Amino acid sequence: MITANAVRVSHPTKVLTGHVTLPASKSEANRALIIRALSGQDFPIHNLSDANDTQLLNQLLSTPAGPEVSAEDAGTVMRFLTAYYAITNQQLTLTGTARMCQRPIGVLVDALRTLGAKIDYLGQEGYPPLQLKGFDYAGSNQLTVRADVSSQYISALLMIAPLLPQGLELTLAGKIGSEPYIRMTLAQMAHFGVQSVFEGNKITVPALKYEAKEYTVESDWSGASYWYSMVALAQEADIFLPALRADSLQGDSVLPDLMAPFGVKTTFKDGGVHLTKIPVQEALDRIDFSACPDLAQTVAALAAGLQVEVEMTGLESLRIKETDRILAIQTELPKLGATLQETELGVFRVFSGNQAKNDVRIHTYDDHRMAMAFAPLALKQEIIIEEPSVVKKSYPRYWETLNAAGFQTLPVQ
Ligand SMILES: O=C(O)C1=C[C@@H](OP(=O)(O)O)[C@@H](O)[C@H](O)C1
Ligand SMILES: C=C(OP(=O)(O)O)C(=O)O
Repeated sequence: MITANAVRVSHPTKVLTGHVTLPASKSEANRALIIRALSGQDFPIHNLSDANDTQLLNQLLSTPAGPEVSAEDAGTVMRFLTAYYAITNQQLTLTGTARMCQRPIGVLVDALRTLGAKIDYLGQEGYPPLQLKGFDYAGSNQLTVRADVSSQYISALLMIAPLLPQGLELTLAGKIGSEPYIRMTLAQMAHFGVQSVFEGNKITVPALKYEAKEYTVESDWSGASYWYSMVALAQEADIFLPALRADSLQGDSVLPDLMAPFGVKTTFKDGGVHLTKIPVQEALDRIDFSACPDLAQTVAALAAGLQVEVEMTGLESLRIKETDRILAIQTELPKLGATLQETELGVFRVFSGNQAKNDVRIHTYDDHRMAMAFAPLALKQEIIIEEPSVVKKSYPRYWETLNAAGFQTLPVQ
């Protein structure tokens, strides 16, 4: 783990080969952990992620809670625990980092209150910290929630739904964002014996007990995106990423299709993916990130590195993540001679300059994905990444794996 203020990243040969071990998916791991806790039984979860978001949730669920619990900067931990502590009738304060207290949670709190949870806001209405004061079932099994803010509210509600006396009929209102994450939740619930029906905008979850069953977490496709970017930017590349499946539960497994126009060929073989280089397509299609928001920074930085233009939509949820990611990209891309501009409402375009700038120093805004998305540009030019330890949220061994692939990472002030 690099603890320096900043790291100077370069790659002397620009040739990438070898096997790369990815972290396990924190999304899958955190669902398995919540479901195990709700099942009241013990069963092994294999390949549990070493990501801080997962280690934190595991630790919080394996010790008695309270009186104050911090979800730190982990969105899933904050949202899943709000529902978990509510349904298990625990009385405590749930908080997080300063940024977490700016990330909205009102949609989830309103829904839980309708079901019977007693929750107060300790700061600003609609935001953490929360005071959880117990649960008194209100008797209704029908609920409508907005689906266009964060899918994590919906996943949180779905996972507790089988414990409600009559299950839950959840109607999703508005445009459904991050839908693959909702489907991942339902698929994992089904693995543990709770089969739901998702038709149109309505999800019906039966009242049932979760079954104890082993679970193996797949490697993290979001983490794989940085290797796709590196392959696209390298002069030569042949990289193997083990333990990734074509039939993944993760929405970010769209990468093989999404990255082909950027010059990366994916071959599923040997239980993982082999990445090799193909020509970059001249005209790139508009990309909609509403189902895969965590890939947006990777693609924006990559387009700047390849000096291609790309149109990006479905970025709405980026404003309420670890940082305002649209603003962060807009602030950092000009350091590379590129810009991200909103050309019409909700449509963003990366305009790429053709001149490499010297002394590029990327600020990372307490956001792991800013560090991981911009570091691959070291294959084009030396680049300084600030606060490199932010990667611990989802990919603690990121820098180690870069070093193993021939990158040099020198601590700097
Ligand atoms: O449910 C999950 O595991 C996640 C859902 C997504 O968030 P939103 O639903 O807020 O877009 C994603 O960005 C996040 O990294 C993980
Ligand atoms: C948005 C993310 O995480 P979360 O919302 O769970 O904090 C992420 O990992 O990119």
